[in-house]
Amino acid sequence: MTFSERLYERLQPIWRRNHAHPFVQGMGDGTLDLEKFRFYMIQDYVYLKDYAKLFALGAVKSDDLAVMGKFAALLDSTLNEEMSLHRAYAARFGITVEELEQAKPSPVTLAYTHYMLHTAQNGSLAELTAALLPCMWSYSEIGKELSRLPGVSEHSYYGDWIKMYSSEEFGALAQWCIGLLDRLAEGKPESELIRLEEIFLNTTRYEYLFWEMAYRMESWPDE
Ligand SMILES: Cc1ncc(C[n+]2csc(CCO)c2C)c(N)n1
Repeated sequence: MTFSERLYERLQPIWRRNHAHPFVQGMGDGTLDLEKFRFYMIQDYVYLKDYAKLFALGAVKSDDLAVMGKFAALLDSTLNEEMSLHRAYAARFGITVEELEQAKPSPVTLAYTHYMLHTAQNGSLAELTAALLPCMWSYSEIGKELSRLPGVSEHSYYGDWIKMYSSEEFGALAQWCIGLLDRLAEGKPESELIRLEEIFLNTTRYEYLFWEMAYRMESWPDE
């Protein structure tokens, strides 16, 4: 069994909870309140800015040219393609570029991104990869699952979001990251695998908390 298969199997109950979250299900059946999605889009923009830095750190932490090149390409596509798609998508919901640029992280966004950045800065390349994988893997799985619902991609608000994350391209990206983690985990002692599993578990939990934060539109107590 590969390390990613072990993670997938052990974390099934948490993955199921992520998929079953009312925010995710609401996108699938089109009933999600637009205000909640607006809140999500803004926080996700803040999240992506920090997430991109993980790719830069991935290139720094790697010695393998092919891996360095892939992280560099991901940094470029996140900053110069995905974030502009995000701005265009946000505009459909009446969110301006200024609103996106000036947004501050909510408590959960801050905790999630700082946990990943802390792990990436202080840990090994394997630890960095374990931290960033649930983001890619769970979105690709959720995208694929939602895209199987009848008529979902025609949904005027959430259809394109689902199409994007269920695309072959995102699936291939998740697969690349899974393969990288499996290669890095190979031959590692059980104590290190347990550490990687813990990091993977924590960012999987943060994915849940991110849906929950968006669903409840949770901000700081004084806002
Ligand atoms: C909270 C949150 N988690 C995961 C993603 C998905 N995602 C973010 S970056 C990336 C890979 C390439 O840019 C993917 C799949 C998201 N948007 N927001």
